[in-house]
Amino acid sequence: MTASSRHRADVVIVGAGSAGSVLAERLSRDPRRRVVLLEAGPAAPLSGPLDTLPIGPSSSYVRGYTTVDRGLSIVRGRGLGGSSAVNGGYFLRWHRSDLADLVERGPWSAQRIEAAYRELDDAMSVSPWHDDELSDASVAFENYWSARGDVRDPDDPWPIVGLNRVRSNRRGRLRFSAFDGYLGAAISRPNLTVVSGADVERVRGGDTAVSGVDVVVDGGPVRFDAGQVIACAGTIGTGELLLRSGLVAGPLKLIEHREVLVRYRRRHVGTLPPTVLQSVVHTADGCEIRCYTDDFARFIDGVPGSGPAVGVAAMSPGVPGRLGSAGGEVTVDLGGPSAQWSAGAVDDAVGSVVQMLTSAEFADIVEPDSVAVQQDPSTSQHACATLPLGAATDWTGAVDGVDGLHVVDGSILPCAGRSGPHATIMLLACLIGDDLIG
Ligand SMILES: Cc1cc2nc3c(=O)[nH]c(=O)nc-3n(C[C@H](O)[C@H](O)[C@H](O)COP(=O)(O)OP(=O)(O)OC[C@H]3O[C@@H](n4cnc5c(N)ncnc54)[C@H](O)[C@@H]3O)c2cc1C
Repeated sequence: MTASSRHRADVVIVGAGSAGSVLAERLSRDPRRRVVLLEAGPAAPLSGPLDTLPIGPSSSYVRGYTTVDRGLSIVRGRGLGGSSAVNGGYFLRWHRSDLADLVERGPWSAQRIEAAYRELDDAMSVSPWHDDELSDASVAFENYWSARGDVRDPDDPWPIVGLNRVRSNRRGRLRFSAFDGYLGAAISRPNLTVVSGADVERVRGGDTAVSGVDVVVDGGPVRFDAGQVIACAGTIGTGELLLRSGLVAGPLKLIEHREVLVRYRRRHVGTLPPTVLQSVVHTADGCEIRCYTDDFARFIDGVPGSGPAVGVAAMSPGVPGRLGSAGGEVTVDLGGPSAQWSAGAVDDAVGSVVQMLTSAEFADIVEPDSVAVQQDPSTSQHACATLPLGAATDWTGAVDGVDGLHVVDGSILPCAGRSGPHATIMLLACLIGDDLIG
């Protein structure tokens, strides 16, 4: 690809992450459709053990952003597989109740949703963590909560209010990304061109239709003409691109799962657990209690130690924030304490975590008097729902009033969900991909 060159495709997909990998595979099944997939990150797919989160300061597989919250920065995956190649490998479905509105208003029956989640379980190699793989903290956490509430059978794929063993996309203890599950199988198709190191600067077109994209590849400008552009650049990347292109008006509302960390010191440092998170509790008022298996510093290179923690995340309805732009730069505001704080849901869950960490179940793990609640809420790295399905877009992610422009990624989640977003972003990519090729 030479500088200033110009190319044609039927469809241009921006971003080879969780959703873009699915869309590229689906849309290139028909050999007559010329699909170009443009990815800003490196060409070599990332693999490796789940006990390493490749998101430290020197990783070339993430892009960092600062937020308006002083001192709070966020990262997003960058490369083939996008955030699915660097995330925590937690792959829980949304609760059925999170999907009820989608089933009622949207084109997909509960059976189609179930079938698409089942496809993902196979394609993404999803399985629960097994008893003999649990860390000491996860065992204590499960012992504590199973004596106090409902417990989901780990093989049941639908989460419950109560104790949920995490289901994970993995091969043994290795990561299994959307590249592994989808894009890798399609990448050698002659009608699919994947260009890495390709930073899409602008979606071209007038106010009412797109005509392609302007990209920088290897420092030089390249232009792709196409009647259909699908933005799969992730919530932040897509928002940034469409705001810069003048195709949506900012600021956009977003939803984040802000999280309060309850830290403690360990009596003994044990062997490195196989992953960061194996077990969670979902509360009746929409919080997720996360038993992190150890200090994040043990999983992320270049991050200073801050001690192990249990997190309480405000999942549903989540915390409203904003995505905008100022001086050509994207601005991210993850929002502050919200309705779930004023209703007491977060403080109640934090109180129950403090009680748990001082219980008999944790006596061999937690150093006495070391439990401390971190004051400033942290982030789950889940910002989503800037262009919700059925509101800002139609049910194929088509943006109102701009012919040929679709958005399929975390931006279109219709709400925040009681579980993490990964499985459900991929679910929407499967369903919309089927509808687009159907
Ligand atoms: C560190 C971390 C841990 C997480 N852990 C979990 C978890 O365990 N479970 C869970 O449910 N969720 C988790 N998440 C969230 C989840 O992984 C993401 O919400 C999901 O992967 C997002 O998918 P996506 O398709 O919207 O975007 P992404 O997968 O982020 O893909 C976007 C892609 O677009 C590319 N891109 C962006 N802008 C451009 C541009 N202008 N030109 C070209 N390419 C561009 C990016 O490089 C990237 O590859 C985590 C997220 C992070 C960052």
